[in-house]
Amino acid sequence: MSSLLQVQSLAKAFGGNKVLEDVSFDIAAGEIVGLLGPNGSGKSTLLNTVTGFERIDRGSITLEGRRIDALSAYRIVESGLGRTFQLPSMPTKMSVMEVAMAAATQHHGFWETLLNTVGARAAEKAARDKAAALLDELLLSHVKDLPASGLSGGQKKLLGIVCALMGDPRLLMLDEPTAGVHPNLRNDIVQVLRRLNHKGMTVVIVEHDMHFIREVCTRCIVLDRGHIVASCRPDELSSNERVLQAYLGGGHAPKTETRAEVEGA
Ligand SMILES: Nc1ncnc2c1ncn2[C@@H]1O[C@H](COP(=O)(O)OP(=O)(O)OP(=O)(O)O)[C@@H](O)[C@H]1O
Repeated sequence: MSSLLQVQSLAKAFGGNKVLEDVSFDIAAGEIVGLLGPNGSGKSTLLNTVTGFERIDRGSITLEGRRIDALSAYRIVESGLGRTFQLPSMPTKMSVMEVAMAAATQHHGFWETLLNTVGARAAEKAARDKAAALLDELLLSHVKDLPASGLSGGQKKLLGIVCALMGDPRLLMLDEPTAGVHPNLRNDIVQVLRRLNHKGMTVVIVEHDMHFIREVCTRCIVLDRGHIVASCRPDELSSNERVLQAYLGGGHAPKTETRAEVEGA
């Protein structure tokens, strides 16, 4: 498999807090990779730097052979990298369909939109058709006309994935897609991600839920205090001393991550 994303010697500090130090890894096209680590190990910061929401201090980030670490978040989306957020908040006045359509990346100019030209109407129809197809694929078509702010936590996460997919990414990065999600919807998210990956989407998932990782991912990258300490299959986590040490030895482990959960993976 060819390399889609390459991160080399990445470093990021906030003031004197060195959050990421010399982080290097590759994501191959077609992979579905879990990014794990105890609370505060730097997972969200890594996701934020790769997607252009934070600037790196050192190192390089390359997507499909092109440096993206100096690009804006918008340009990175244009380059083919979509993301979701840990706590998606939705506007109160917009319907689910409108939120999805607003994430479309093909737009017309101000005057064409104002004058409602043929081109502007065609672009709107294309965005509506694309949003409808994605809402259907991500099991949200039955709520498409409801206010997005009224969705459950899991449905908001699914809508976040729809919005990311509106940009036709080749790489999708998800920040804790199952946190606070009802078990039924969690299983829906498992199925959706498997299906997307089966169709060729490369996915990186920041996640604490080891069972979810085991169900969905083919490989895990484990961060501990800003360093990568393991890159292995989910079933190898429990026998990896550095992973156990990261979760159990550093005093950073969240209460939910017991030895049983790590070993269960
Ligand atoms: N914008 C910021 N400004 C200052 N410090 C930050 C910022 N973002 C993150 N940090 C710090 O970076 C460290 C790593 O945080 P980060 O959120 O990346 O960890 P995480 O592994 O995603 O944690 P969690 O699993 O709890 O979400 C923490 O010490 C945090 O306080």
